[in-house]
Formats: sequence, structure tokens, C-alpha cells
Amino acid sequence: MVGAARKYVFDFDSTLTRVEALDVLAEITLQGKSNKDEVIQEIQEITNLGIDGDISFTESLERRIRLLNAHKDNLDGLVIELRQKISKSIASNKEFFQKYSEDIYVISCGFKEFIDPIVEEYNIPSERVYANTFKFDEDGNIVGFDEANVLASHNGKIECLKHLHLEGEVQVIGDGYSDYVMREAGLAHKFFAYTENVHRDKAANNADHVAPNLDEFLFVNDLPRNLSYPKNRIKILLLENVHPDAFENLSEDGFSVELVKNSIPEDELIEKIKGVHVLGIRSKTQVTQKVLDAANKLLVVGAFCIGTTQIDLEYAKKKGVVVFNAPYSNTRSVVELAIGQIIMLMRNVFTRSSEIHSGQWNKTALNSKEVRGKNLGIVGYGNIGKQLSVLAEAMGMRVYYYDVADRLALGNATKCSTLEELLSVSDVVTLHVDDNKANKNFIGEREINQMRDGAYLINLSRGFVVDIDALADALKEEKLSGAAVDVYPIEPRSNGEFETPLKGLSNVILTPHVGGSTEEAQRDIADFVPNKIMDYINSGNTVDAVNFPNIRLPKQNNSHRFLHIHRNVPGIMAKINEVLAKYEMNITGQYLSTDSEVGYVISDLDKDYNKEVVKALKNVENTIKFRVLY
Ligand SMILES: NC(=O)C1=CN([C@@H]2O[C@H](COP(=O)(O)OP(=O)(O)OC[C@H]3O[C@@H](n4cnc5c(N)ncnc54)[C@H](O)[C@@H]3O)[C@@H](O)[C@H]2O)C=CC1
Ligand SMILES: O=C(O)CCC(=O)C(=O)O
Repeated sequence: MVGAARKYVFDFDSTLTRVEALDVLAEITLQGKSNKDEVIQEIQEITNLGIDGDISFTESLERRIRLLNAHKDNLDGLVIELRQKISKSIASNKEFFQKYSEDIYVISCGFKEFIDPIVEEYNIPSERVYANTFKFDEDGNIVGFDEANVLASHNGKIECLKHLHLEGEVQVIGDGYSDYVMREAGLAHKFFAYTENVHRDKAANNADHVAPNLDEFLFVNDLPRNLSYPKNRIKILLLENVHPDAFENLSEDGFSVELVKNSIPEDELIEKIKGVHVLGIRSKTQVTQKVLDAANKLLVVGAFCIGTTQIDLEYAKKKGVVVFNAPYSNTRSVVELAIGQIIMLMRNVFTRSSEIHSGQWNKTALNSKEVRGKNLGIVGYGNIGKQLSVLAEAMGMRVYYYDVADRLALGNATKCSTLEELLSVSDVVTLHVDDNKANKNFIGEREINQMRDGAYLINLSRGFVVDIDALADALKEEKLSGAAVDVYPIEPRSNGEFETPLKGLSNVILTPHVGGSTEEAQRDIADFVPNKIMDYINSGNTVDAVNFPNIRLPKQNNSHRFLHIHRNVPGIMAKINEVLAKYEMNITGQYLSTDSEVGYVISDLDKDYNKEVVKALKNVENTIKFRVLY
């Protein structure tokens, strides 16, 4: 860690706090006034003009104080509000302020009356806070400010810093141009543009370093910090148009997120994955061995869907890459579409509709049937199959199901012991088997021939499950009365032209893999998967991972957390603890979970650690990945 000679000069508004204090004061003083919104907007505009140096600071201050119409009594309320609005990463790094208090200064064009009580809690005494002071009249109204204070004048921060005669390297951390000018004037050695709350181009473009939060500032200076690796340095790549909430959730937590609309082919992904820590995909992107080999930083893959066979799960595990999916978020959406398709097929609705679209009136009951009393055959009685079973029974259908696993029958559903049995009794067969590659061509010519003449087939599972040419032949030969297909053996990476042998066939409902594409499902996925990702990145928890031993260990205060992923060979745990003992680390919590291939251990340890221990743990034989969390 760096010696105490360096001095740190912090701005207050929008740096130490998330807000501009005078804006908050305006909210308080203008409460209930009819022109509140206009006045606040005017104050904000004047604030920004002053911060960016477009009007003189003195002018900006005078104009704002006039508009504020504030009283001394309003200041207590302001301090209470500001305490709630400390910048997130400032609040989580209190330790730095406590340890380096003697070297920390606040130079602000705000007011000591509200800055002092806030920074006092961060161990910064009033004598190291340089700011303006208010003028009050005898009734306590704020009527102005001390004009003699250099900070009330344009470029006052330069004068203030000059008078301080600070020794050692001086670093300025602030969001505005008025902070940068101290560096420009040659009084500070470095300027960090602080963008956690507001990104001002003028400050960022002139900065020696842009710090999206205090973690970044502490990281580049190798100072004590809450997170060993700042979140803004964690790169997340989200493909296939995942719901924008996912971007919001992950960006809000501080990660650097890139959103790409479509899926990308293997050769492009091999390039793009370099330096990426988290990859988010849906069903199209293939995460192959080659992609995983190129992924030099990859920690997690989030499948924003149910299916995960597009990812080489075993190889990912071998590389220490954890995979999460959203096992239930779109279940109901698929079920509702299946229900709709059963009715539409049996009533021949799409045929009747197409006729009218082409200018033909054909009122007929021919081949139009109620679903009540008909036999529905569900193949794959998992989450989707079971829910469909319940809804179909509520419509009066008789449900039969077949599953390779032993599944409890819901309601009055009848279990079939073979696929053939199910096919022979069903008026409608609907496929909900999982995306296991062993299910390729599971329904082919032979199986279709085992179906009842005039039956219907629905495939909402995966395209490769059905031999699509055999299905097209059966429809053309009128062995089947209709089909609904949502998934295809080969699907395009992005929206555009598409061809299938089923195109143009009568009573065939074709949809572009939208079984799970409802607003509700996509929003739920965009909440569920990012939460799993954040839980793993921030805490190391792997509960609900699809390819990894599951662990959850509650966060402990005043400890460091080490995550160690290793090949599951005998004696590794002993070796890890041997290293920890050698470096006199006190273990305050430890949890190991293994499967046949890998072991994953989380260790919580006493506060301070020697950096050599990190090297030693990485060097333990059979280590796959090692990460210090905090
Ligand atoms: N069209 C779309 O947009 C969507 C499609 N899906 C597909 O639906 C599938 C099913 O989803 P869930 O019900 O959540 O999965 P699940 O894993 O809960 O259920 C799948 C069931 O299929 C059974 N199964 C697997 N192979 C079988 C076989 N050959 N014969 C009989 N049973 C077999 C399994 O034992 C399991 O009970 C997903 O894997 C995915 O491929 C899921 C969501 C959206
Ligand atoms: O909507 C998607 O991206 C894929 C849906 C799907 O097939 C799944 O969840 O497995």
C-alpha cells in the first residue's frame, strides 16, 4: 500500500454524495409551492452552467441562493437527506477514509454548514473541509454567502489549493470542470473524473483517469478497498436481444455491460469473448470448446432461457466457468401458447383465417372440433408438461403423458409406459422433452405412423426433436390433420428470411421460436439470471448453477473471501488449508462442495492477508480458478 505522503482532494456534491446539495435544499424549501418544478429545473440549469464553467461560479451561486429562499431551519432536514445520499462506493469504502483521514481534504464550492456534518462521519474534520459559508439575516433566512471566501469566486478551488501548500503528490477526485482546473493550474498531479453519479464530458475528457466509482480509484492507487477488483472492470457481454432490464440491473450494480441484438457465430465469438467476464445468451449462441478456450477471463455464462445444451456444460465446468439459466421464467408462456395452438389446430382457425385474408368466405364445420373430451398426449412431463396437463384438464381434455423419468401424475392424467402407447391414444401430441441432444429425431416417420390418423402434432421443445421432412410428408399425405411448430432444426441468428419444408402447408401454425417470448417471461428472466450472476460475482454463491457444485455462504463482516475452484482429486482441501495456515490466516468460515469433476471451496478469512498467500493458492496443484472477492 502507498505511503501517507500523497494527498487526496475530494469534491463534495455529486462526488461524495449522489446529488447536488442545493438541488436537495430546493426540494425542501419549495415543498408544496405551485412553481416548484420550474424553480428546481432553473436551479439545476444554473448549477450545471457553473460546474461546466459556462457562467462564473459567483453568478451561479448568487442566482441559486436567490431562487432557494431557504432558512437556517431547513439545513437540518438537508443533512438528514444527504446522509441517505452518500455515493454507493464511498459508503462501502469507509475504511479508506478512516485510515487515510489525515491525507484527505474536501475542497468544495458547496457550504460547510451541510458538508461538515456529513464528512465528519468519514473521519474528515472540519479543518480539512474548505467550502463556502452562508450569510443569514436576524430571522435566520439565508440571504447570501461570505463573498470574501475564495471558493465563492470563479476558479476559487485553484486559489484555495494554492493557499494550502500541500506537500507530496496531490490527487484531485471530482465530477466537474472546476475540479480539473486544479490539475490544469499545475497544483495537482492527477485528476480523477468521478463519474459514479454524473458523467460530465468536459471533466472526463480532461482527466488523467476516469473513475466510475471509488473502487476504481482505490484499485489504481492500490489503496485499501472493499472490493479487490472494481466492478466496472468486469465486462459483461449480452447477446441475442435479452430484455433491457438485464442491462439495467447489471449496469446499476456497476458492471460494464455491452448489449448485442443478435447471436454471433463461433469464429466471431472466439474474438469477442476475449476479456469478457460474463456472457449472456439465449438459445442460439453456441458456447463451444473453442469459444471457452478463447475466453481468457470468463467466469460465468448466463442462459437467459431454459435450455442449456447450446453450451458445452462439461467443458465449461472443467474451465471453472459457472452456468446459470432461468428454469421457470417462461414456463407459463410456453404452456399458454400450447393451449392456444391445441384449440386453433382443432378448430382449423388458421385455414379459415387465411381464406378470408385471400378474399374467400368459407363458413363450414368440416374438420372443426371442440377440445373437450379429446385425448391430449404430453411427451416430456417436466415443468412445462405438468403445467399444461393441469390447464388442459380444466378445458375438459383427457391427459396422457409419457416421460423417461418417473413423474407423478397430476389431476386425472394417465401415465403411459411407452411412447408408442401415448401416440396411439392421442388426438393431439405435444412435445415438451428437454433439449438433450439424444432426443435428435425422437419423432420420425415411424413414430408419426404410430399416431392416430388425423391427429395433430405440436413441437415447442427443440427443432431437432422432430424429423421435419417426415412431418412435412405426413401433413402432405394427410396422415396428420395439422401441426404447430415453434422450433426448427436450423434457426437463423437474427430476424430476416427463413425457409422450412412446412411452409405453405394447410392447417400448419408456424411461429419463430417465440414460445417463451412474452413480456412477462422476458422481464422475469432479466431479473432472475442477472441476480444469479451478481450473486456469483459478488459473493461466490453458485446455488442453482446447472453445471457446478452448489454453495451459498452468507457474507461475513470484516473478512476476506477467497474462492478456489479445483479438479476434484484427493487431498486438495488439505493443501489449501496448509497454505492458509502457513500464512497464518484465520479461517472464519469455510464451505466445500464437490461433484465427480470439480471442487469449489469458499473460505472467509481474517481481515489482513499477505499477498503472497494469493500466489501460493493459485499454485496449489490442480487449481482451475482462484479469485479474491474482498
Ligand atoms: N419454444 C420455446 O420458446 C421454449 C422451449 N422450451 C423447451 O421446452 C423444453 C422443456 O422445458 P421444461 O419442461 O422446463 O423442461 P424439464 O426439464 O422440466 O422437462 C423435460 C422433461 O422431458 C423429459 N424427457 C427428456 N427426454 C425425454 C424423452 N426422450 N422421452 C420422454 N421424456 C423425456 C425429462 O425427463 C423431463 O421430465 C426445454 O428444454 C426447451 O427445450 C422451453 C422454453 C421455451
Ligand atoms: O426465447 C428464447 O431465447 C429461448 C426459449 C427457449 O427455447 C428456452 O427457454 O429454452
